[in-house]
Parts: sequence; C-alpha cells; structure tokens
Amino acid sequence: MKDAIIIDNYIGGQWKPPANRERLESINPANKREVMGYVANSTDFELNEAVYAAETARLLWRKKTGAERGQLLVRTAELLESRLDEIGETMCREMGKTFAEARGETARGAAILRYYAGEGMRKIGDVIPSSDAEAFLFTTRVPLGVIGVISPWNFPVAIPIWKMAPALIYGNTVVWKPAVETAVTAAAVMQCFHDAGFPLGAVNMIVGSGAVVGNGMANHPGIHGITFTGSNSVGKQVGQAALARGAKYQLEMGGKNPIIIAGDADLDLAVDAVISGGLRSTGQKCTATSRVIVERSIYELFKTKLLEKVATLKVGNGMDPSVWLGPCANEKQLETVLRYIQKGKEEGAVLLYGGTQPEDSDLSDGFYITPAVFDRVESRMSIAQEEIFGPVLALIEARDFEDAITLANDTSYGLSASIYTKNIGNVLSFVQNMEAGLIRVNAETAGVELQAPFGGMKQSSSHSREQGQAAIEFFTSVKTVFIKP
Ligand SMILES: NC(=O)C1=CN([C@@H]2O[C@H](COP(=O)(O)OP(=O)(O)OC[C@H]3O[C@@H](n4cnc5c(N)ncnc54)[C@H](O)[C@@H]3O)[C@@H](O)[C@H]2O)C=CC1
Ligand SMILES: O=C(O)CCC(=O)C(=O)O
Repeated sequence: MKDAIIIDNYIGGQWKPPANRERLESINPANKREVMGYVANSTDFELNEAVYAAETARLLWRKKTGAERGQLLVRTAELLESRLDEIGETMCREMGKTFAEARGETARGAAILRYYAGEGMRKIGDVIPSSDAEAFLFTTRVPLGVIGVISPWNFPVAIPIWKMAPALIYGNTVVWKPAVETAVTAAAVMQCFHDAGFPLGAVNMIVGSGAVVGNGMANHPGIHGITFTGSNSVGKQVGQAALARGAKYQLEMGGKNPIIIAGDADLDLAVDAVISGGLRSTGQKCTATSRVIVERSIYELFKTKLLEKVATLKVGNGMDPSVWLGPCANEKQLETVLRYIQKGKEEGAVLLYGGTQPEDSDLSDGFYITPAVFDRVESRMSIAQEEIFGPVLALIEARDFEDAITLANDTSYGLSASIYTKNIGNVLSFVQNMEAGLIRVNAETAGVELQAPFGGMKQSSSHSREQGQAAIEFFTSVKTVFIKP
C-alpha cells in the first residue's frame, strides 16, 4: 500500500490548497482500505479564482501563434510519455482498469496532444467570392474565451485531454473540474501541463464535488463554453444552465450500444468483439457493448461460444498482469450494477453466467463483480434500455436481419453500434438505418479514433461532435470578414 497524497487545486500556475482546508477521499477500488489521495473539496471561492486566472491569461494566450501553442502541447505529450508507467499505475490503482489499459490510455492522451499540436498549423477559414467586385470576403475563427471542462472518472486521462488540447490550441484558456474519484490521476496530468511551461493561468484545475464546483462552472458568467462528459441527468442540467445564460455547451452522455450478429457472421471473431467491447474497462465506457442482438439461426451456437470465452476471463486487481477484468471504479457503480442484475432477473431475463461478487477472500475489499451474461432479454426490459455501465451483456434474439436492425434502434440512445456480417447488403442496410453517431462493421462498438469525429445521436449527446477536426466547431466562433479598400 502506498501513502496517500494530498491533491490541491492548480490555479494561475500554482498548486494551492482550498481555503476551507476540506478534503475528500479518493480510494483504490481494488482495495477500499487504501486511500489514494485526500483531494481538495473546493468551493465557489477557488472556482472564482481559477476563472479570474483564466480570464486574465486569455488575452495573451490568444495572441500566440498556433505553432507556439502547439509546441507546448508537444512538450506536454513528451512529458506524459516519459511518465506512462507512473500515470498508468496511478490510474489503475485509482479507478481499477488494468495497468495495460491504463498505460494505453495515457499513451493515447499523448497522441491526442500531438494531433492537436498539428491543428495549430492548419487552416481556420475560407475565402468566399463577394458580391462586391472590390471586396475581399473571408471567414476566420476566434477562440470562445474561457472553457469549463467537466470530465468523468472512466477515462481520466484521454477524455480531459481530448477536451483541453483543442480548447488550448484554438486559443482558449481552461478551467478543468475532474471527477473526484480520479483526482490523483488528474493531478498527474496537470503536472505535465505545468512542467511543459504553459503561461500562468492558461490551464487551471479545481477539484471538488459536482454539485458545488461542476454546477458552479455551468452557472459561472465568466465561463464562455462548457464541455461535459458523464451521465445524462447531469449533462442535461449542465446544458440547461449554460443555455439559460447564453453560453455554448457540448455534452457527451450515455449509450446503450448494440452489436448485431448476423446469421452469416464469423462467430469466433464476433465473440471476441463482444467480450472486448462489452467487458474491457469492466464495461465502463459510454461506447461499451451492452445489447448483443443475435439472429435466431445462430443464436444457440453463438451463446455457447460466448459463454465458453467469458468463463476464462480472470477478475482481480488490475495491477496483476494475469487479470483481465478489474473492479468497478467505485462503490456506487458496483451497487448500480448489482441493482440492474437483480432487476434483470425480476423482469424475466435469465442470468446464464456471473453477475456475482467473487468469493475469493483476496478480493473481498474491492468492488469486484464477475462478468454477467443474460439470456432471453427482451427489448422492453430495463437491462435492454438503461445504461448500466458495468460488465453486463444482454443477449437478445432477432427473428431475422430486419428485426435485428429494428431492435438495435429500439433505444433512446444513439452513441455507437456495430455489426458482424459478411453480406454487403447487410452492411449497407446497417450503415443507412442504424441511428448512432459511431457505427462499426466487423469491429467492436468501442474504439474511438482521435482524428475522427466522435459523438452521439438521440439522447447520447448535444448533437455536437468532439475530437478530430470536428472539435474546431465547438471551441471557436466563426467570424465573417468583409474588407473594402
Ligand atoms: N458518458 C460517459 O462516459 C460516462 C457516463 N457515466 C454514467 O453516469 C452514471 C453515474 O456516474 P457519475 O460519476 O455519478 O456521473 P456524473 O455525471 O455525476 O459525473 C460526471 C462529472 O460530472 C460532475 N458532476 C456531478 N454532478 C454535477 C452537477 N450537478 N453539475 C455539474 N457537474 C456535475 C462529476 O463531478 C463528474 O466530474 C454512470 O453509471 C454512467 O451510467 C458516468 C461517467 C462517464
Ligand atoms: O471508447 C472510447 O475510447 C471512448 C469512450 C468514451 O468516450 C466514454 O466512455 O466516455
């Protein structure tokens, strides 16, 4: 067990304790007795200080060239890369995903920073023919100002970086509120920005509860744009607060992602995709597979193959290299998963495998759950409609391919979806009819590429897109310029 560390706020280029000296605990979900950090329980006081620092910094920051801003992002990427093991271990111990996944996510953070460093050198406008022969008409883009970033615990490095890197490269300054559950990992990321030498106040971090700091950010008149990833209920509150005061907002929220296994699919590959997409990170991805829609002709065979493989997955502490599935990230999440497993049984689905807390005494202090496979799930059931955010797979039988598409769309969410088939007609029908922002053919439902737009349809997002060049739409305003001699 390592010693717990103190996590302060980062404001105007300095680490500062909260004025009230209050702390919250961030604990290791693999062993709830291990406190990872005593993290700031900040209030509006620190939030105001950070917004002021960001506001003061923005006038200088926006005057730097894209190349100058990009150099700082590259330096941050280098620092993150030089600390992959350290940050990967902190993440694994603080939120439970395996060390390999945590290290991979940290490397992804570095790749995102490099990508956006390059954005500093790309075009930010268009020349448009004017109706006046003497005039020059063009568009340019300007930063929004101060950006509030509210991030969750499930991707504590990648998500904040894919929000902060584009915010910064396009000339905005940032106030970031990470999830308390992963504030120790967040501080390690923030330290990379600090060590890279960003101007004082360009990036700030305030640690505290969502109800106080997160809500305070959504309502703060000094925050010009707010980008959020998390639950639907909170996302909607953030969006409404921002709308009410005329600020720009971007919300990435839940998913209930389907994978369709068509009658002609390669079943071994499909099983691997369901396991990887549904159970990696203990199912705690908004892109995780949760509904497995299988055509009747191969349903029983697919089920047998899936169960065989699921039974081989080792549950345990993610720092053990032989472990495939770490604990749920926190106690509330474990309780949510257990509640849905109970509800699934009550509503008539058949629990074929898992869904229990392991009996192994070594695991008794962690938030562990064995991966669950439900059979005979019907689309109306809660486990087929509501986001669980855990290692729970719901098998749904489809009469035929058309029925599979109808079932796949039978949800209020529309984040990601995938299909396994060899039939080009099935592929085209899926591409045309699937209501989701990210659709993948012969691949798992998770697997976001940093250079491509990412976001959902229906209730999954505010209909905006993050990542890739799509990020410029949120983090800048278009200015149309007409010049006449
Ligand atoms: N889309 C995604 O990637 C995520 C989805 N979720 C979903 O949300 C469920 C609950 O997880 P939570 O961690 O409780 O999500 P959450 O939505 O409460 O937390 C996400 C972020 O919002 C902040 N927040 C909380 N209340 C706030 C408020 N009133 N105003 C502004 N910010 C606030 C949190 O501190 C955190 O930084 C999960 O079971 C899962 O279904 C959770 C995390 C990520
Ligand atoms: O699948 C991914 O890599 C991204 C998932 C995500 O954005 C999320 O869970 O919030």
